[in-house]
This record gives sequence, C-alpha cells and structure tokens, in this order.
Amino acid sequence: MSQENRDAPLWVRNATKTFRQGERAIDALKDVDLTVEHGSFVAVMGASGSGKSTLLHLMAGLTRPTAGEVFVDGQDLATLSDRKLTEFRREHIGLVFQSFNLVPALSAADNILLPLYAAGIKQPKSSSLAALADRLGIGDRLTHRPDALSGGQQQRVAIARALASDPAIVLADEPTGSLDSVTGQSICKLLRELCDQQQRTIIVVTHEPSVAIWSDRVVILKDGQIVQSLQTDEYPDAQALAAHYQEVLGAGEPVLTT
Ligand SMILES: Nc1ncnc2c1ncn2[C@@H]1O[C@H](COP(=O)(O)OP(=O)(O)OP(=O)(O)O)[C@@H](O)[C@H]1O
Repeated sequence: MSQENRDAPLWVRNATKTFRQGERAIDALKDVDLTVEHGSFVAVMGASGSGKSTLLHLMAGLTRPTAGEVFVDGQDLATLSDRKLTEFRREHIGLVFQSFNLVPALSAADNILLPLYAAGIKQPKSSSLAALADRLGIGDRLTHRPDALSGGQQQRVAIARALASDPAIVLADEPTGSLDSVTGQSICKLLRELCDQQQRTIIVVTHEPSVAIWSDRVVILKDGQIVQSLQTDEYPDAQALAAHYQEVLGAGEPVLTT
C-alpha cells in the first residue's frame, strides 16, 4: 500500500472489530478497507447493527480495532497511548453526535469552548468564537443554555464545538437523527458548506438517503463489511439513491475495497 494512501485524512485497512459478550463473539466489522480523500464528504450507510458507529468510533480513535490499521492524517493510531490518542483526537477530529451531548448547565458559548478549555487554552479569542457562531447561524444564541435552544440550534452549537479546535476532519454519527426533516436538511447543507468552503473532510453515519445525498460518496455497510461504494452524482435525487440503497440491502453484493 503506498505511503500516499496512508497520508489521506482517513485510511483504514483490514479493520476488524470483534466484541465479546460472554461466550459469544460479535464481528461488528470484518476486514474493512476505506480511504477518505482530503476535503471530501462521505456518508456511511447501512441497516441497524451493520457496524456504522463502530467504524466511526475506530476512525475517531474511540475504540481500537481487534485487527487491522487505522491512520488519521498520516498518524497510525495504534502507536498512540490512550492519553496521546485523546490529545490527537482533540486536535484533528471534530465529533458530532445524534443527541448533541451538550452540557445542560453551560451556555452555548461555554459548550463550544469546552474542548479548548480541556486542551488548556484558558482564553480563546472571543472574536473567533463570534465568527464561528455567526458562521453557524447561532451568533445571537451564545448566552443561552441548551434547554433554551431548538434541536437544530443545539446541533449547530454541537457542530461549532466540534469545529472549535479547527480540525481538518469532522465525524458525525446520525447528526440529523433527532431533528425534523427541514432542520435536518439545514444541518446537511451546513456540513456540505464546511466541506466546499473550508475543505474539511466530513464523514457522516446515517441511514437516511436524504442525508447521504449531500455527500460525494456513499459507502454501504452490511453485516460489518463494505458492500458498495457509490458516487452520489450518479443519482438525480435522494429517492433514486434510496431505491438503490434498498436494492443493495436486499441483495448479496461483492465486498469492495474503497
Ligand atoms: N460495546 C459493544 N459490545 C458488544 N457488542 C457491540 C458493542 N458495540 C456494538 N456492538 C455490536 O456490533 C454490531 C454493530 O454495531 P454498531 O453500533 O456499529 O451498528 P450500527 O450500524 O451503528 O447500528 P445503529 O444504526 O443501530 O446505530 C451490532 O451487532 C452491535 O450489537
């Protein structure tokens, strides 16, 4: 495998993750290969239990593979101690979750700045916070606590928090899963803009074709394996993508290297 590939923002090779539950072994991922190029937007789709979150967690260094390699921004995650891995994640990866994961007692501004405080940066530039919040459409919501914000606003705060350390890579697990479809689409548009205008590399786990259609490429997981990688520009709309997705889920497709 060439060094060039390993230097991609995300490079996963032969990744297997097996969970043990008593006597039982569950192969959440089996021999997964995935390369994500700089500044691209990839959606990971698949039925419930197909391994989407496990793959995202591997790429985020939140869990380690049972076998295989994960390189992020050219760094082999296996060589990092847990402490170094946390530091590395803080600098390189922004994480966004379905349930926002905001701290209820803190204002939006403090929620956004939390990763910087955790990294020991005591006095982040207020001008950069204001610019980031304005960019995400929450400039006038910074003093509000999460319970005074709509779901869409809370997710924007969570995305701002993910971007606070200016990471090159944003990993989002079902970022629209708790939102109505109109709000969800506005979050997708925002992620698309972060990719197009700021060249961030974005990975979104979703089971919704209406979310995946915003990406450049969709990889479909089935039983822990990538069974399809497709370019979204080959599909006129989310409905066409949904029809193809259903076909793939229903059929036994060959395993691909992506
Ligand atoms: N910590 C764990 N311990 C045991 N099994 C696990 C663990 N985490 C995930 N699994 C199992 O691994 C498989 C893949 O789970 P994963 O959460 O990655 O799927 P998913 O595609 O994200 O599903 P969903 O769409 O429902 O969130 C499932 O069978 C799940 O039960």
